[in-house]
Amino acid sequence: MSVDAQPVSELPDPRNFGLPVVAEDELPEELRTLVARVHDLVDAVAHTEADTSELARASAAVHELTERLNVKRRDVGAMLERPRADGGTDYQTLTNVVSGVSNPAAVPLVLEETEDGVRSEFTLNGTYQGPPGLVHGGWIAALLDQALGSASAAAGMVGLTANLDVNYRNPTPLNAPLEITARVTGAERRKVHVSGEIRHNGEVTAEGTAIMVRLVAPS
Ligand SMILES: CCCCCCCCCC(=O)SCCNC(=O)CCNC(=O)[C@H](O)C(C)(C)COP(=O)(O)OP(=O)(O)OC[C@H]1O[C@@H](n2cnc3c(N)ncnc32)[C@H](O)[C@@H]1OP(=O)(O)O
Repeated sequence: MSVDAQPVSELPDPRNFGLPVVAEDELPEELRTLVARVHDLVDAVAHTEADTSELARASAAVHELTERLNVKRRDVGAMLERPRADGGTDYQTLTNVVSGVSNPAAVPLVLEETEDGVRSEFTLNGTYQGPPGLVHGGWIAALLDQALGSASAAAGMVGLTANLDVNYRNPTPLNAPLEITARVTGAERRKVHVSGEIRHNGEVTAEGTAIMVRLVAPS
């Protein structure tokens, strides 16, 4: 197995791909608070049994808020730029549906680098339901995809998923602590092989492998 990786500190700059970049310290705390509150709002809407007049009032208030917020919108594809502990720079898609800090639909999955890859602990509320009381299989695949892609990026190889293979070993519960781990297992030319798992109480509920194909910045 050969590994042909870029040093993490030399990850491709999104500006070279024509993407807008937002520095982490430019992201207002008020936006983070709004995102967290709307995340809870989605769960509340999904499960509310409030009476019809309450529903009508809430609907009007949300409609008004949506119009106010839409007055000024960010471009699609905006990337969040944050400094890394090793002196390099990390980039994340701001509105990534799994981990984006400005996306109320995101878990959000906050992955930390480990000795051999990435890891996160998280809990999914009822918004992510598939079968009763369980996490939707598509979201399980999305979580693994994100962790596998991040493991590749953390190893200095930012890429797109070319192939993702998921095995659902046990039901993944909602509203319960979960752990996700992922790592690079090999690399050749632009292909990066990655594997990862989701666990509940130490038991694997789902595992995935993927081939990421490294991005090459336009010259
Ligand atoms: C900011 C950092 C954060 C990172 C986290 C991100 C996590 C989220 C990850 C995603 O959700 S990515 C979104 C879902 N994926 C896509 O939308 C990708 C769509 N597919 C493509 O854009 C292209 O097919 C792709 C870039 C993957 C490959 O096209 P290329 O033209 O650049 O590559 P090429 O066809 O030259 O193949 C390069 C190598 O990859 C191999 N390859 C390509 N597609 C493959 C495939 N499907 N399965 C296996 N191998 C594949 C191909 O055989 C070859 O291997 P060799 O070097 O051994 O010859």
